Parts: sequence; structure tokens; C-alpha cells
Amino acid sequence: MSVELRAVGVSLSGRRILHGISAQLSEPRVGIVGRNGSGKTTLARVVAGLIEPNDGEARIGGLDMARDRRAALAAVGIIFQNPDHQIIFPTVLEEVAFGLTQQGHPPREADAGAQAILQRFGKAHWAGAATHSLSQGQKQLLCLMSVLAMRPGVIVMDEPFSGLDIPTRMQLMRYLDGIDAQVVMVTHDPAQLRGFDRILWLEQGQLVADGPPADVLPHFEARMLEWGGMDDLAHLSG
Ligand SMILES: Nc1ncnc2c1ncn2[C@@H]1O[C@H](COP(=O)(O)OP(=O)(O)OP(=O)(O)O)[C@@H](O)[C@H]1O
Repeated sequence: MSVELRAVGVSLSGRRILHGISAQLSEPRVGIVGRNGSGKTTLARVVAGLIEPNDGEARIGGLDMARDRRAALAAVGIIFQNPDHQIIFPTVLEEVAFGLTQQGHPPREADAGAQAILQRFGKAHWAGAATHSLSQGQKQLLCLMSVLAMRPGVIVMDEPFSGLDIPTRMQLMRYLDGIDAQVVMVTHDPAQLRGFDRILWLEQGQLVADGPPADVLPHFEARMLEWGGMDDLAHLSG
């Protein structure tokens, strides 16, 4: 699977948010870093097909995700920062089965698929559990299992570990290690990108660096520390 961004430009509410982003992403683990407001979430939503670019195009496996929603449902899974915005069903099994039903699987098949993924993660006993009773980390794992049940080629994650304590984060990162799908992950924490293959660094909606972590992250961290030492918060509006 490969994500292809060709001169992607996005305007929201009349404001230019992304400018001419081009990248062909075929590496298994791709990180997107940048300051608050640099356009990371917008780019992640473009990759997932949730935003159609005003200019250029975004494709996965040659298909335009924003125009072909059926293909998008099969090709790309999405995990957001807050699992509470994603979970809609009262029980774990219903939540996991929902995506499979949406993909067109009949109910019994969807239930079997949901059971299988719970089993794979050693969580078969969660099937009847109330989703609202889960901890934040458990909810995020539920989202991950729900997405994996749909067997996407690409998983887009937007700050998936913020708000989780260190052991929970480490555990979820270990789960990620074992996943075959390509992962495109937005974060501003370089520590979460250990083992990644490629990093895109966005500033003010433009790609300012693109390469292996060893090349990009030291510059990114140095720049963040440099900016952190300055009083520039007053300039962030606009
Ligand atoms: N629907 C919208 N309408 C207008 N402007 C928007 C909209 N959504 C985002 N923006 C603006 O686009 C810019 C980029 O936002 P985006 O959420 O993509 O950045 P980000 O890098 O993910 O930020 P953060 O790290 O704070 O989540 C910000 O200035 C934001 O205010």
C-alpha cells in the first residue's frame, strides 16, 4: 500500500491551511510532526479521505480516498486522539462489529470477525463489557481493535496516545509494533516515533523536512527547544 500526495493544497473557511504538499509514502511507519496549528491534523484528514484537497490530490493504492468513500472504508482506518469521540455502541462486541457491518459483512460474519480480533488481543472476555466502563487506555485499544478488524492497508492516527499514562502508552505502542498495516501517525512527541521509517515535518502548512528520523528529528527537537525559549506565543494568531 502506498499513500500518494500530489501538490496537496487545502483551504478551510477561506484560509489557506496546507500548501503544495507532495510525498509518496510507502514506508511501513510514517510520522507527521510540527507545532500546534502547523496543519498536521488537516494533512492526516486528507490522507484518510475526510477532507478533499482544494488543489492536487491524495491517493491510496491509486484510489482517491475523498471521492471514493467505499474504497476509503476498505483501505484506511482512523484513530483519533479522544476515543470517546469514536466509540458509539454500548458493548465492546457491537463496537468492533460495526465497522465490519459497514463494510458489507452480514451480521453473523461481522460478529465472528469481531470475536476473532478480540481473541487475537487476548480480550475475548471484553465482548459483553460496557464500552463506557472502560478506561481511556482500554477505550483506545478498543478503537485499535475495531480498526484492525476491518483489515485496512493504512491506519491514520492523530495523537493517539496523548492523555494516556506512560505504561498504557508503552503497551499500546507494543501492540502497534505487531501490526502489518502501514501507519501514518501525527504527534508532537518525537519519543513516540521510535522505530519509524520516515518523518514529515510541517510548519505553517508547508513541508519543511521529509526524511528518515535520524535526519529530521534532531533538527525538529532543536528547533522546538529554540522556539520554546522564546516568547513567541503572541505571534501565533492569524
Ligand atoms: N475548519 C477549520 N476552519 C478554519 N481553520 C481551521 C479549521 N480547522 C483547522 N483550522 C486551522 O488550520 C490550522 C491547522 O490546524 P490543524 O488542526 O491541522 O493543526 P495541527 O498541527 O494538527 O495542530 P495541533 O497540534 O494543535 O492539533 C490552524 O491554524 C487551525 O486553526
